[in-house]
Formats: sequence, C-alpha cells, structure tokens
Amino acid sequence: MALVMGVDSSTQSCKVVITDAATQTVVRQGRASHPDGTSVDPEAWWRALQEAIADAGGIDDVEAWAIGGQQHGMVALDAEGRVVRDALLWNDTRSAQAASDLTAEFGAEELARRTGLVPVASFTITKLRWLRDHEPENAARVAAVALPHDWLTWRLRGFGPDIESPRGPVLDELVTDRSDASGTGYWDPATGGYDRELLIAALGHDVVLPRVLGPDEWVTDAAGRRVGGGAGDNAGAALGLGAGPGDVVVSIGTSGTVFAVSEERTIDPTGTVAGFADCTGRFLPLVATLNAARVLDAIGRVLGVDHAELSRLALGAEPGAAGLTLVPYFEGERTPNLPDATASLTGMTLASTTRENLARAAVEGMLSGLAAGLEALRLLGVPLERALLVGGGAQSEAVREIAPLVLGLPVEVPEPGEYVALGAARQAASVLSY
Ligand SMILES: Nc1ncnc2c1ncn2[C@@H]1O[C@H](COP(=O)(O)OP(=O)(O)O)[C@@H](O)[C@H]1O
Ligand SMILES: O=C(CO)[C@@H](O)[C@H](O)COP(=O)(O)O
Repeated sequence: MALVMGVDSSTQSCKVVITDAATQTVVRQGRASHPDGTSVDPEAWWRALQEAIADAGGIDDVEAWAIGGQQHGMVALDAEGRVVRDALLWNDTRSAQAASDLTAEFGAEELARRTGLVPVASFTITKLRWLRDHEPENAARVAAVALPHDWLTWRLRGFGPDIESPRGPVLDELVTDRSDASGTGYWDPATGGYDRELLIAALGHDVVLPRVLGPDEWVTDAAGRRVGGGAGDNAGAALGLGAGPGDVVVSIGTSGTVFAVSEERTIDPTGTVAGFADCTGRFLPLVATLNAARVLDAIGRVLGVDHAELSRLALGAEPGAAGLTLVPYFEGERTPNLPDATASLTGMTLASTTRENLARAAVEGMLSGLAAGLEALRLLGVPLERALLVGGGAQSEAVREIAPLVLGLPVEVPEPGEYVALGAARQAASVLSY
C-alpha cells in the first residue's frame, strides 16, 4: 500500500492526514494548534507542522505529499531566506488603505481583468504595499515573497535559512500552485503568469516569486519523495470534496467562504466575487467573509456556554429571533468591504432579548453574510444546485438546520473530515499517478 500525506495549515491549526494513495482512506492523522493573531511568525506554523506530523506517527513510510493552507498571507524573505517580519494574514486589515490606493492607481476594472481580483486588505499585494509605505527598511530587504503553503512546502522539502536546513536558502526552489497564486493580486489567471508590473508597483522592486506548478507537476524533497504544488485551502477543499458543476461549497472556518468549481474564469469588477483559479486547471469563483465560526465562539463566550449548548439555545428560538439581528462584523469585514466596521445587535426589546434569540441571531447573522455571497455567485451565472457545508462551524447542529433556511438551497453535510488536507493528499496521490 502506497501512503501519501496531505496537510491543511489553516488559520487556527495544522491538520495532517496520511492516506492510502489508491483508495484515499485515512490511515493516520494528527493536528497541532496555531497561535492567535493576524500577524504571525511563520516559524510557529513550521513547529505546528512538525508537531502534527509527529502526532500522525511520522512520514517515514510516506511516498508523496502536498500542503494546502490559508490563503494570501505575506511571507517576505530576505536574500538568506530569513523571514523579514511576522507574516500578515488574510484577516489582517491594516492594509485597507493600500488596497484603496492600488485600486485608485490602476482602476477596479483593469485589476479585475488582469488578476481576477479587486484589491481588499486580505490580498497579498496590499500587504506588500503596506510594507513599502510603513516599513520601508523591511521592504528593501525583501528578496522573495511566498504564501503560507509555499513557505511550508519549501521548509519541509529541506530548504531554509539555518543549519536545520542543510539544503540552504535556495529561493529559486520556492514553488506554489495556481489556486494560491491567484489570491496574490499579482498573478494573471488568463495567462498563468505573474504580473510583475503590479508586484513592483506594490513593493517598489522585483523579487523572486514561487514557480507555479501545474496540476500534475511535482518537485522532490530531501528524501527524494514527490511533492505536489499544494493548494490554497479553499481549492484544496473543493478537490477533497470532489465538488462538481452545480455544487457550491460553504466553508465555515475562521473565514466564511462560498465557492464553486467553474470551467470559465470569472471577472467581477465590483470585487465581491474573487476570480480565483483552482488547483486542477479550472477556476474557483469565491466570496469570503472575515466573520464566521468565531462569531459563534464569541457569542458562546458571552452566554457562558459551549458549542453544543449554543446550538441547543439557537434551535430553541423561532426563525428571525423575534427581530433580534446580529450584524457580525467583529473583525471588520471583507465582503462587503468594510475593514473598519464593528458588530452590532439591533431589534432589542424586553421580549426579544433572550439567550435563545441571541444564539439564533448569531447563527442567522453569520449565515446571512454567506447567503449574500451565494447571491453574488448566482448573479455571475455560476450554477448553484446544492450547498456542501464544511469547516469547524458545520459541526454545529443549529448551523446545519438553519443553513438551508438562510441560504435558500438544499444543504448537504458531508461526513466530518479534513477536506483541505484530504484534497492535498489526493493531489499527492495523483503525482504518484494514482
Ligand atoms: N460544534 C461546533 N460548533 C460551532 N463551531 C465549532 C464547533 N466545533 C468547532 N467549531 C469552531 O470551528 C473553528 C475551527 O474551524 P476550522 O475549519 O478548523 O477553522 P480554520 O480552517 O479557519 O482554522 C473554531 O472557531 C471552532 O471554535
Ligand atoms: O482568505 C481566504 C480566502 O480568500 C480564507 O478562506 C483563508 O484562506 C483562510 O481560511 P480558513 O483558515 O478560515 O479556512
């Protein structure tokens, strides 16, 4: 039996699955936590990856691997391969002004046409502009820019700055895949090439960027094993789920995302739908919100209850929560683009202000952002027949029951599983020709 490893290095944790390459059956798995915060030292992800691999029983018997991960984070490296500063994550909104500046300089339509994206603070290009404007000395030291999954792939292949990495800082060995490259804001989904003019406009100078591996391309690690190009986490989930035409994946993790696999690339000059690529050679129109599973975590904390009790409370209230409405912009918001917004609770009367209604308003408010995303996909002509609900928030019974009402689509909840890591494992199996 040939074994392969797939990884999901997500916002909150690192998950590893080791599967039978022929059947995709999970043989072993492991996980480790990531630190909180929107600005993180990538070394913490590297330690978590090693911990999760150890938790999964090691990879000595694995023949190929691939890593999926949270998208967009800026991992800036100097000429020696050292990280220049903590990575700015997809949910760090400090680059909101940089996003507006870049949009003003090039125009939303042109950027959507050239990259599939209209900049918001989540995208890597805005983080590079922020670095140029706010930390010019750090910006000047940047020799390469990678994304979280690119950097971890590079480290696990045996590259890196220190004696721990005997293969040395070979920046040209950085690789990525189409899906994550398409979230940078300086990659063109039409040509599959980087848009260096935009990169230079953002950072101020040219740098090494990871080579974009095609769906069946692979590199090797220090042990000679095949390594796939990996994936952004959403594209990884689409692959792991085997999502097809008519399916829309609704993922409730730290981010809320709705996305579909499409044969055609999408261009949305309003910026609501990101015109990402997937990791199989197709496209992945996607809408993302900054406020998803943590909305439930926050309201659970306020009510002093765990997830199970929060769910029970929410299901004890009527639809509409007697008019209590939570607009859950706790971390600002990305869709709609309101980086400085805060959350609000309205419709409070003596009658409506109950624990049950507050729990229900949290679930309904969080899902409403995703329903707006579905509508935006529908307006772009993406066929939507059923929703596949995944991510940590999908473990909530209340979310599962209320989702069809708010989303207005039949909702299927696949067997609980680490679909991003499973997608990465599927890619690893395919580079072994399974
Ligand atoms: N039963 C549950 N009900 C609601 N939320 C849950 C439940 N179980 C886990 N979560 C939440 O799901 C989130 C983690 O989901 P995950 O998809 O792994 O996130 P990410 O991919 O962003 O790291 C956490 O915020 C966690 O509290
Ligand atoms: O920014 C996006 C997609 O554009 C997010 O989906 C990130 O990729 C983080 O994902 P999770 O860790 O929340 O799953």
